[in-house]
Amino acid sequence: MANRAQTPAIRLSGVTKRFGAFTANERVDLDINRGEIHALLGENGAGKTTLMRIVTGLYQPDEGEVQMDGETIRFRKPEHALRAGIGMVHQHFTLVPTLTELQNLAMRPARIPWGNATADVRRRSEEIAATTGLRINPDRMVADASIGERQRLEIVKLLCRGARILIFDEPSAALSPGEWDELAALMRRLAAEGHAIVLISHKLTEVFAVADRYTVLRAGAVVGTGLVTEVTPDELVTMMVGGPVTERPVRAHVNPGRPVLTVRGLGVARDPLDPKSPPALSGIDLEVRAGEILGIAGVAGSGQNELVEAVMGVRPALRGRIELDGKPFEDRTPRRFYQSGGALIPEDRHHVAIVSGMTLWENITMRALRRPPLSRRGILNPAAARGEARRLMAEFDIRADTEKIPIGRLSGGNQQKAVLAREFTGHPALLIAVQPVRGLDVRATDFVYRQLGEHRARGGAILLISMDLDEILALSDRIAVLAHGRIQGVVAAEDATRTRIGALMTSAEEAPCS
Ligand SMILES: Nc1ncnc2c1ncn2[C@@H]1O[C@H](COP(=O)(O)OP(=O)(O)OP(=O)(O)O)[C@@H](O)[C@H]1O
Repeated sequence: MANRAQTPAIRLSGVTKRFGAFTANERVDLDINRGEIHALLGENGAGKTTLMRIVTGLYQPDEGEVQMDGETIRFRKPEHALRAGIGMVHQHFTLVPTLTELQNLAMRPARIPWGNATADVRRRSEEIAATTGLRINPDRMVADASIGERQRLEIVKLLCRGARILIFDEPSAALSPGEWDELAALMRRLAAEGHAIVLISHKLTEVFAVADRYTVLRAGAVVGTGLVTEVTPDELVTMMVGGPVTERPVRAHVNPGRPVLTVRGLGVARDPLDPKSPPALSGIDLEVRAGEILGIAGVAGSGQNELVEAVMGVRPALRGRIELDGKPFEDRTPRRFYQSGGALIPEDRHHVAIVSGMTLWENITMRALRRPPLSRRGILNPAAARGEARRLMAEFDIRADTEKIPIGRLSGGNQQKAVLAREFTGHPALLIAVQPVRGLDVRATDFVYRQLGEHRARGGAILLISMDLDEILALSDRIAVLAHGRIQGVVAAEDATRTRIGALMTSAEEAPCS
């Protein structure tokens, strides 16, 4: 814990930030001390990211000031903040997938005082591995790393550049329980070494597991701050949403119907362009029936992405058979997948699910745009599409002043709700949901879980892929455990426990896909 008498690493005083008529942060006072993990909490759109973007120089405050070690600072660019030792681990990463991990580390913004020889970076990353246990895989292409592995690389990148104040924006979103434990231990070690850590998270269990202090934002303003040991989860939720949140509904019993997705003997190469590369998936057999949620449990990088890509036709299969709704699904393409009644809530929202420069209404109605009633004889009726978007905004509680806003300007949680609104439209026969509540606050998480439950009750088949074992256990009717590219076992919900699933996740042999 920090020495309270010391000057805070970061002090925000009366910080206000407006976007046009909208106030995203209102007179925020906040101290972040060296040696502490400070949880920044609030609903989707409460202003957490905006506030941290001010600290990291991405935005300028309209009023108020930011101090670092007692000195007023005004960073005009993120590089300035990084040079001063402030780094942010973003929800979406800033890595270049076509370069190796080491090459990514060696890339640097101008004027960071840090030797640019690759050998220096390699040595520095080895030092970081020795002190923090954070190991990278220097010669691997980032494109081949899982989201969890990319996150580790982001952290190493910031540490390589001398960051002393680290802001983690929902760091656990893609991590398995084991990886989260490692990250939590890392955060503690970094805090113990004198780093100041900000943790933006919607998961209160994590906050209680690692944080020393909390600050809650609601509608841009601070509504509570204090020691984590002096508050309860219910009190935090009440501060965040302004009232209690309803309990998640208990799983209703549904009798599964016809098989909607059948996968038999699926084998996929790691490198889609090289069939001789080691297998990413081997001998996969799966069945998802109407009215059932099949959960795929596994640590990040076990073959989840390859499975989704093979089913959707983004990645060729070396062998095996896939059927959709009882019919062979050959010559697979994403378009055919959608036309055959498939839908996808992808893990990587920024690269796959949304088109940032397009408006909210265009993003929400994208799947329905070419069909009546939004289009007639191929001609789009924009008024009808905007009306439909407004209806979905209300139904999915997407908070934006207007449907005409570019979707990239919405908070992460509101973007995710827009993706869900689009993908649930038209009641797809098969919904593939990958980490569907990533970045969502408690209330929105509740909403999505209910939507998934209702979709199942209406006879929809859901393939749920998540690194969050609690989520898999809470929602799935059956759980298939994926490790090293193979299904290690399928367990019915009533027989599934954390220990049993965890054992299947880790008991697998490394070969052949690691
Ligand atoms: N560049 C921008 N232009 C207009 N409005 C913006 C911009 N950036 C953020 N906002 C708005 O400011 C509000 C706060 O967004 P912010 O991303 O800070 O929320 P958050 O608390 O981080 O939410 P989440 O948990 O969903 O990530 C949102 O309503 C968002 O739409």
